[in-house]
Amino acid sequence: MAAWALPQRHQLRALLATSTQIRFACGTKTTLRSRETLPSSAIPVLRSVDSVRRWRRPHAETQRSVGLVPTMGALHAGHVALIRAAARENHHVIVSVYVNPAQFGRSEDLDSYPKTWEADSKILARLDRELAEDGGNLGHVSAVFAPTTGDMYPSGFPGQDVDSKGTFVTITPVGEVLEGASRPTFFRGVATVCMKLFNIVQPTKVYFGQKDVQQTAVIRRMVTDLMVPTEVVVCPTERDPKDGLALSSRNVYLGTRRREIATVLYRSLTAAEALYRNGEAYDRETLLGAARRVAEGVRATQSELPEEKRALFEVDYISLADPETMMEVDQVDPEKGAVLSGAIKMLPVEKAAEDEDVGFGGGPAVRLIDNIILKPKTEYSKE
Ligand SMILES: Nc1ncnc2c1ncn2[C@@H]1O[C@H](COP(=O)(O)OP(=O)(O)OP(=O)(O)O)[C@@H](O)[C@H]1O
Ligand SMILES: CC(C)(CO)[C@@H](O)C(=O)[O-]
Ligand code: BAL
Repeated sequence: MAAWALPQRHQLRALLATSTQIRFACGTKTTLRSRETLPSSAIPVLRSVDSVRRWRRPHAETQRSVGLVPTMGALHAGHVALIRAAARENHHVIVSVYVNPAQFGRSEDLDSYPKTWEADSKILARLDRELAEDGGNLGHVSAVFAPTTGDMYPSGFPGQDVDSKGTFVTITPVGEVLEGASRPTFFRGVATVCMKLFNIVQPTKVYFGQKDVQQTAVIRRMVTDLMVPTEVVVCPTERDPKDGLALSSRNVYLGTRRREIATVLYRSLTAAEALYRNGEAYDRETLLGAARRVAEGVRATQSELPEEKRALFEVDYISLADPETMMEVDQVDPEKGAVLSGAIKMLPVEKAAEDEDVGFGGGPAVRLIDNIILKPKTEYSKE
């Protein structure tokens, strides 16, 4: 910034942040504590439930809207799209970054889950500057909430087992099928942590990605049934423009060879979607048959390749379900639509070529999910 130039809004905020210390009155003692901010920005990093409540209070008093974007970090363009949507519609956006152990099964990837705090901080700070400069937004990134498990589970972490005792939110049957069948504690963990986040932040609106479509159905049901005063907003799945792979933090585990084949799920779902869109089929057998044929074709081709070339995978499920309940349907009601979804497990590379990138963490088995919404038929004619 030239000495004579007036500072931009974000520069002013950053200057203030680096020089600001906040006084907290604790009884008769006053402590002086530096406010933690994201590097090169004024965005406060809130580490405790109390600090979020303190941050939230003035926005409630001034009736400013707050949008919450819950994440597990390892941010990518899918998360950024949620934050952009939240900034368009709210005076303040708070992003939570917390890898919630309660939603991981014991044999899942909690320990290796990518943690990229520094890169995430840069993404958020850069995005905030961009949002602040773009006149089309109501808000920008006003705070990041990055708690510890001690903060989120004040009575002690209850454990990851199906029979763990503790305070949980369980949403059934929507949380028992599909992802819930493969990951029996997953939606209990998600619903519980989201309920905690909603109670801490008291957001006007919460933002979730369609990529985790069953998660959105679980959250919507929770908000309805437990009368949570927030609006659930679901944003479209962000995909790699090159081949349509749904962006996901876990894609880093794939490495080069498996990354190429990982699009098989999307291609399978797209084959079924095409039949529905063209009015050729509405029944389960035909739609899922088309999807399974694509997956089986790719699997067969791969299995014929030598070990140092192939990428093997298993199909966990391919489903045609009701968008609200996630219960399987035999026929798509063209006035209502349905959800085509699936999960595959990319198996580890059997024999790596020299210098081959096998993926983050040595390329473990990776479970990928994806879905396509079959919209009510009248909505396609508007496109
Ligand atoms: N490609 C995407 N497009 C839109 N939203 C997404 C996308 N990927 C994730 N999200 C959303 O971002 C939010 C936070 O998700 P999360 O931090 O678990 O990232 P993720 O990429 O889904 O990670 P994982 O690989 O563990 O599933 C969720 O609401 C999720 O649906
Ligand atoms: C919603 C969420 C942040 C809860 O931990 C997680 O399930 C996710 O990232 O989708
Ligand atoms: N986005 C879903 C988080 C999980 O798989 O744990």
